[in-house]
Amino acid sequence: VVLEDAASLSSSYDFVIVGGGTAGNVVANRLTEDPKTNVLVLEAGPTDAGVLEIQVPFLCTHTTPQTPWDWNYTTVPQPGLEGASITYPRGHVLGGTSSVNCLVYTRGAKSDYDRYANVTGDKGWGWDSMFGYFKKSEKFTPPSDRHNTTDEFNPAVHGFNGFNSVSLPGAPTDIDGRFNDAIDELGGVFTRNLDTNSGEPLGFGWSQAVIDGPSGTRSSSSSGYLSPILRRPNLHVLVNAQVSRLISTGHQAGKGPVFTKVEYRLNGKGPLKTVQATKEIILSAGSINTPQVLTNSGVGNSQTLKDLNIAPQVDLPNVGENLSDHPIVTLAWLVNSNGTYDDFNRNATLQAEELQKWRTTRQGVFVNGISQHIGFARVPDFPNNPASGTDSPNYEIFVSNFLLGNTPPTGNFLSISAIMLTPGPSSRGSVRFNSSDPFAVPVIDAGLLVDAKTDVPLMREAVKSILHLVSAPAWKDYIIGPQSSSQPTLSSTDKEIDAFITANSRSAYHVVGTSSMSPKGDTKKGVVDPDLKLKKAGGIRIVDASILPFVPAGHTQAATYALAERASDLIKADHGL
Ligand SMILES: Cc1cc2nc3c(=O)[nH]c(=O)nc-3n(C[C@H](O)[C@H](O)[C@H](O)COP(=O)(O)OP(=O)(O)OC[C@H]3O[C@@H](n4cnc5c(N)ncnc54)[C@H](O)[C@@H]3O)c2cc1C
Repeated sequence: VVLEDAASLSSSYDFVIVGGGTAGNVVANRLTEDPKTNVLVLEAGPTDAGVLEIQVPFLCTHTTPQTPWDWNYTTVPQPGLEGASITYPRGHVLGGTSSVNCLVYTRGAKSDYDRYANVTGDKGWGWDSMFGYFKKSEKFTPPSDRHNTTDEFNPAVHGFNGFNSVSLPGAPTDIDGRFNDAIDELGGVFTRNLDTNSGEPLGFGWSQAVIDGPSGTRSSSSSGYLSPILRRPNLHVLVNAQVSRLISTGHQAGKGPVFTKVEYRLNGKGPLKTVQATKEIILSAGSINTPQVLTNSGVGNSQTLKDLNIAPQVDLPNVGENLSDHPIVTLAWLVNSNGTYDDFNRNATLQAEELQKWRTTRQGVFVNGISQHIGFARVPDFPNNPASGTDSPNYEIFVSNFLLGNTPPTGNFLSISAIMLTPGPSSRGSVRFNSSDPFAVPVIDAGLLVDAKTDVPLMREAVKSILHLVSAPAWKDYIIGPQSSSQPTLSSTDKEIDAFITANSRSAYHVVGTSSMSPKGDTKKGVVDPDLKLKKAGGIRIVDASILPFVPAGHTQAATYALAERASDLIKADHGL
């Protein structure tokens, strides 16, 4: 059940999961498959029940920033973005960031996962093993409009019996034909790929999104993994419960301190309460808050902890370091059509009508997410290419049938966004803390576009590809001209393109790396072992996107679902479940 107060909680559970987000709810589901195993999930945010902005795919851009479902973070000034401090949303609601993200479903490349296996020394993180977990987590569903999807995806690379629904676009758009024609007209990196989620993403095809086609709704870890199992008597989920720290209650020879208690507060006020985990604490608070809970618990750089007046328990200097993220930049054109989706973002009457259609038929514009077309490309012969392998792209391009960003009062738009997928080695940020208040706001450095030799040059190639894409004959008579006069054109110099990139790039919010895995026995680098157990301590396992040492070449939720599925198997095996 989902509880709003602590009256019916037990004083102890086998497992206490900190964070009912993307990964946390996967683990909650899998561990409670065994009726003898008791699990408590503590989620800082409110329930997602009945929130239309979360349920309706097209309204995904209305879930953040500055909403009750967002932690509403901001970064420190970003040197790579001309010193801008940028909003940095994270889900603060049941389902976590899977309840507020933009629904795009991408897995990345085989070599991204093989690199995880190589750097951790654990083959289980490689593609051959993770492919099974992608399929296990996934329930591929027919699109809302039930159109024939032959030639739009490859069923052989998908799962049909999992908990996280994935689908193809559920309503046609005016640009579908033009986009496909443009790919065929151009050639080069613009080749067709039947399914960019096969582990071989290079090429262009239909976008897949975490949408349950038949009901036309977002599939989050809450709607997918939790809702169907909320009647299990061995599962308690407490919302509005923010964990301050994990408490060690003993020492085990060769292991260091053993953490068995979780301290939290309800509804943003005291008093602090504690609950015990008899088997393990699973820390799934996400890439920003997992380092915060660790720091509050005395796990981190010992000197930094002392400076914050927190008693050091476990010296792990990499807690909160090595943050890796993807920059994104969007170009837009005014178009000669009134079939774009812009009016649904600016006209309240039209929006209400479309919402009513969604409610009654689960059809129409609102069953679609932000993009119906996606593609991935590599930059040939790029010196010291940071991609994980030759099958791995340097950038992604996705196409939106409306202006992605603030909608002006008039005009119809096509926007095309580029995500630079392979940040250079020095593009690493951090999450740090300047207060011993366990609920203080973290100091976040996203480290975007700071690797001079790599990041802007790769993003420049992505922008050139977008300009090339819109130069295809298929767009003739459709595109009127650039939305902004500062936007580069095919005749712009590299310097002009670079200036546009640094002035306009923002985060794609694919934050990983702040509690990275490293090989067993390596206590200098990394925070967890490949089995996701906290190094030099007992009782804590970390299961969320923060454990990935490199950002995959794709959006991060599919990887997070898959890693949480594997983590659940590792936990079960350890406890004989
Ligand atoms: C705006 C936005 C758009 C995105 N779009 C996409 C996309 O289109 N496709 C894609 O693949 N990825 C996307 N992502 C990224 C993706 O959603 C995340 O990488 C992924 O969901 C992270 O999962 P997680 O389990 O690590 O963390 P989360 O899902 O964030 O879960 C952490 C949970 O822990 C809770 N929590 C935190 N601190 C505490 C505490 N102290 N006590 C109790 N609970 C706590 C949080 O409230 C949250 O519910 C997007 C992200 C954002 C922000």
